[in-house]
Formats: sequence, C-alpha cells, structure tokens
Amino acid sequence: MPMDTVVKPAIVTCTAPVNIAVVKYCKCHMYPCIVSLADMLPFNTFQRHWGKRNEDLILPINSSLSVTLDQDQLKTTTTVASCRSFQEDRIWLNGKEEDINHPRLQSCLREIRRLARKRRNDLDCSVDMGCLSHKVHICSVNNFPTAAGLASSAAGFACLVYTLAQVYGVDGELSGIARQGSGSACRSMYGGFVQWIMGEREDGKDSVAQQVEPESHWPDLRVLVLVASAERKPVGSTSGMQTSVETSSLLKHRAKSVVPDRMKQMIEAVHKRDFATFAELTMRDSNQFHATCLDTYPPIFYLNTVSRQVISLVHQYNRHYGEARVAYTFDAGPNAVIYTLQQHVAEFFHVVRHFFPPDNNGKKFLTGIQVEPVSISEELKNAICLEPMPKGISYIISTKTAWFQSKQCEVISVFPCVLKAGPGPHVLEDPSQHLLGADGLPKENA
Ligand SMILES: Nc1ncnc2c1ncn2[C@@H]1O[C@H](COP(=O)(O)OP(=O)(O)OP(=O)(O)O)[C@@H](O)[C@H]1O
Ligand SMILES: C[C@@](O)(CCOP(=O)(O)OP(=O)(O)O)CC(=O)O
Repeated sequence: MPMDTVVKPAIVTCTAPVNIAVVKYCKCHMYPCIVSLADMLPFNTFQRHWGKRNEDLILPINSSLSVTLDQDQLKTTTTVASCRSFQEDRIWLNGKEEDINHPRLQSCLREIRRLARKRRNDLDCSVDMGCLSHKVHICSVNNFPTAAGLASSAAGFACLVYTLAQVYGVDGELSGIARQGSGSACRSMYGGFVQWIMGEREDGKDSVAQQVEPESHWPDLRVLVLVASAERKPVGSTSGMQTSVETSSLLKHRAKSVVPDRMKQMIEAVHKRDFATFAELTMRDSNQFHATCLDTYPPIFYLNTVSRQVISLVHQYNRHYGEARVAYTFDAGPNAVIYTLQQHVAEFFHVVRHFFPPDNNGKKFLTGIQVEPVSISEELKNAICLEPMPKGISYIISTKTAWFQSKQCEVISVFPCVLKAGPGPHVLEDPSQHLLGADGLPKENA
C-alpha cells in the first residue's frame, strides 16, 4: 500500500439496552466437587452440563426472563472501526484501553468472524476477502455505572456483538454469541419481555434468547432504578455465581423445583398483563436469588441496609393498599429496580423521597421520565413504619420497557456482502456520534 494512500476505516456505531431479570439466571460450572449437582437436573440435561460442557460457552442451569429497559435512559454505545491499516484488534471501554485478549471478548470476536466467514463461503462472495482479515478498533461507553450491578455486561456485550455483526454483514440469531460474552447479554438482544431458554444441547446452540412479548404489549409498565451505590461491586456476578453453584444446595433446589414452574407462571402473567402476579413472582425470585447468595459458603452479601429498607418499604406500601402496586428486584448489587404501573409511579416516587431524603447538593435526584408532584397522605406515611434514612439513595432513574432499537450511525464504507440490514437499524446522518475518529482512535471524551 503506498504511504500516501488515505485508508478510511469502515465505521459502525450502535446502541444496546440494559435488561433486568425478573426470573434470575445462574450458570453451570464444571467442578468435580459438586457431584450432588447430579440430582439437580433431569438426567439428560445433567449429562450435558456435567463432564462434556465447555466452560466458555456460558450455559445456565435454569431458564430466565427479563424486561428490556428503554435506551433513552440506560444504554451502551459502541463504535467498531475496521481497517486494513490497523495492526491489531483493540478496545477502549469508558475512556480507558482494556485488554482485548479477555477470553469473553475473544469469544465474541471469534464467533462473529466465524459466521462472517461461513456467510462469505455460502454466498461464494470473494470480494470482501480482505475485510475479514482486517483488525478492528472498538470503543464503548455506558451512560450508567459499570460493574455496579446495573447489568452493564448485558448491554455491553449485546452492543459489541450487534455492532460487530453490522460491520461483518452477519445477521440471524446472534443471542447465542452475545451469551458467550456475558450470559445476561443474550436477553439484551431483544426488546420487551425476553426469556432465555436454557436449552439442552451440549454445544449450547439451543441456549438462546427469545422475545415473549414486545414492549408495546404492556405500555404502562414503569421502572424506577434506585441507585444506592454506583461503586464497583466487591464480588462480580461471575465469580459469585461460581461459588454459589459449587456450594449452595438451595441453588440446586431452585433450579430443579422452583424455576421451571415460575417461568411458566411469569410468562402467563406477562401475557395477561397481570401485575399482581408479576410483582409477587418478581419479588419472590429476587429474594430466592439472594437467599442462594446467603446459602453460598462462604456467603455473599449483595444487599445492604438501604436495600433491606427498600424491601420493607415496598411490602408496607403494598400492604397499605391491600394489593401489589410495586415490586422490587435486586441483581448482584444493592441497587433496587422497582417495577410498577404508570398510575402508581408519582406517589411511590414521593414515598421513596420521603423515606430517603436526598442530599440537596444540586445533583438531580430524579433522572429520566419526569414525575408529577403529588402529596402523600399522613395515613400512608403513618402506615409505613420506617425511620427516614437521609442520603440512603443517591438518585433515581425513571424509565420504561423498550424494543432493542439499534441506532446505526453513518456507515462510511460497507462490505459488498452487507446487503441486509439488522433488525430495525436506524441510520443516523450525524457522524459526530462515532466514538472513534477517522484515524481509528477514540475521540476526545469517548
Ligand atoms: N460497554 C461494554 N463493552 C464491553 N464490555 C463491557 C461493557 N460494559 C461492561 N463490560 C464488561 O462487563 C464487566 C462488568 O460485568 P459485571 O457482571 O461484573 O457487572 P454488571 O453487568 O454491571 O452487573 P450485573 O451483571 O450484576 O447486573 C466489565 O468489567 C466489562 O468487562
Ligand atoms: C444476578 C444476575 O444479574 C446475574 C447476571 O450475571 P452476568 O450475566 O453478569 O454473569 P456472566 O454470565 O458471568 O457475565 C441475574 C440475571 O441477570 O439473570
């Protein structure tokens, strides 16, 4: 290549959503010390998971179900640039270069490139020969705290896989690849209400996500994320789950005897928009997930005093009204995610504000969908027997459910085999959305 030739990278930028599980996932690990896992799964399934399973595939021990959140409030944005002048694959995450050799990143890159190669061979398309050998530069930012129990790995890996797929012209079922980045990421490949079917095959090919209902199915469902801590959590979901699978007998009981029925009931509740059932199942499942953390040896504590106060507040609020109006769920961190209906958002928000008076330091207590001012009755305040906990909650993100709306920014050059658009991509005219510049390096502030 002559030195004076300007080589422009192909650049694609996409966004992907967070999802919050209402039936939680736990993954299978192949550790000889948990032979008792044998009685946890049906025999065939057990055989598949035990002995033959490849650890890197990230296969769950039970199916799970989640709600995809609106990208207006919480999202990952990822730009991938591909260019023949790049010397090596590189990644920048939230402004800092990270190790591209991380096995989970490598799995996603390898699998997408494998699909691209297969597609090229199937179509007998040789024009893009060079592109598959090009290295990529990846730049990604989350507009919310990373590794704080707010599902950054789900949005992050879903976005990475989706964007790489656009660059390489790959379409079709991609959730199985996102799963290999982070288990919960497979559910972020779809909008609305999404189940991750655990599958039976030993190669994990049937362990994929599937939309149960689109977001338009339940338009008045609302979500409040109560951020008690935006710090990186001390025990990551991955290592926490590993210890739980090795040591918790409650986890085995949960996977074998609780989750299969709960999945059916939850799907039914979603189909019928039955909030009371949805709420009770959500809270029970969160409680059981954290009970398995306590049953882990040594135990893992993700909930803190604020989390427990929120749990108590929700139950007392629902008891006051004699029905489940709000539901909490907690992932691997102390931050509560509240599901409720539009008509209860304002009152519940003000109840939370009353019992967790914010710091008036100028930072907004509420971000996202605005909430109208309402006054809380003395009767309701008195019905909730809690000592106010000033500054227990730093801020609240108010949001709703959403489709996975990928936003594909300007495509500077496309490979000849890229003919089909991905699911609902939206081409933005504004190249300023790219996180990488024409030199393939992160722009300032990316
Ligand atoms: N935008 C991103 N692109 C690629 N990888 C990401 C991105 N965001 C997060 N990750 C990866 O996910 C890791 C955090 O995952 P982890 O499961 O510990 O936290 P979380 O997903 O925020 O919380 P939880 O899964 O408990 O809800 C990061 O350390 C990083 O490796
Ligand atoms: C508690 C959870 O949020 C666990 C999420 O775990 P991750 O998907 O982050 O774990 P890895 O597959 O190891 O990346 C429950 C859930 O989202 O189902």
